[in-house]
Amino acid sequence: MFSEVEMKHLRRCVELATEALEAGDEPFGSVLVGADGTVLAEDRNRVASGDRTRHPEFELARWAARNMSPGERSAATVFTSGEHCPMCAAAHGWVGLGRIVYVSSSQQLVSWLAELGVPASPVSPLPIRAVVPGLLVEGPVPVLADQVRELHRRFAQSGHPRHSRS
Ligand SMILES: Nc1nc2[nH]cnc2c(=O)[nH]1
Repeated sequence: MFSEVEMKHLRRCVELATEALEAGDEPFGSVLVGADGTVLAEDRNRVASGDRTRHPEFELARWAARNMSPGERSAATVFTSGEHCPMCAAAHGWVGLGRIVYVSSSQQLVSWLAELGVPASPVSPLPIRAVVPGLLVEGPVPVLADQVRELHRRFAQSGHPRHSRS
């Protein structure tokens, strides 16, 4: 279903999510790829800074707004380890970015975190297309989803706070 190059971008997202986990941040990572296949930007979650909006998908949307024309944005793809949350889906939609490919869905995350006894997020886990109708969205990617699940298990057991409202 996905080409080897696309799988490479998705594996990079999992690598970035692993880096985030190892730095005490939530395990999420994302890559922005231009229409010609060039990797333009990448980031990982940085919420341990105390700013819980520091999701990689939000950072990439703002990078795209600063650095890409509207045409370049709509032809670009964002690969990501976890489906965008509603905040990041809205940012993606507002700046007019194109296709999204995610490894694991928000629904999967909700059920994994429930199994791990993690309190529910303060933000509703709406699917991307409930926020940005008509966007081309693909996922989950089952061959990588178990790795992402394992990162969330490790984060839950690391004792780092998640979903804190403070
Ligand atoms: N996709 C995604 N969902 C999140 N939920 C909490 N943090 C994040 C994040 O950085 N990315």
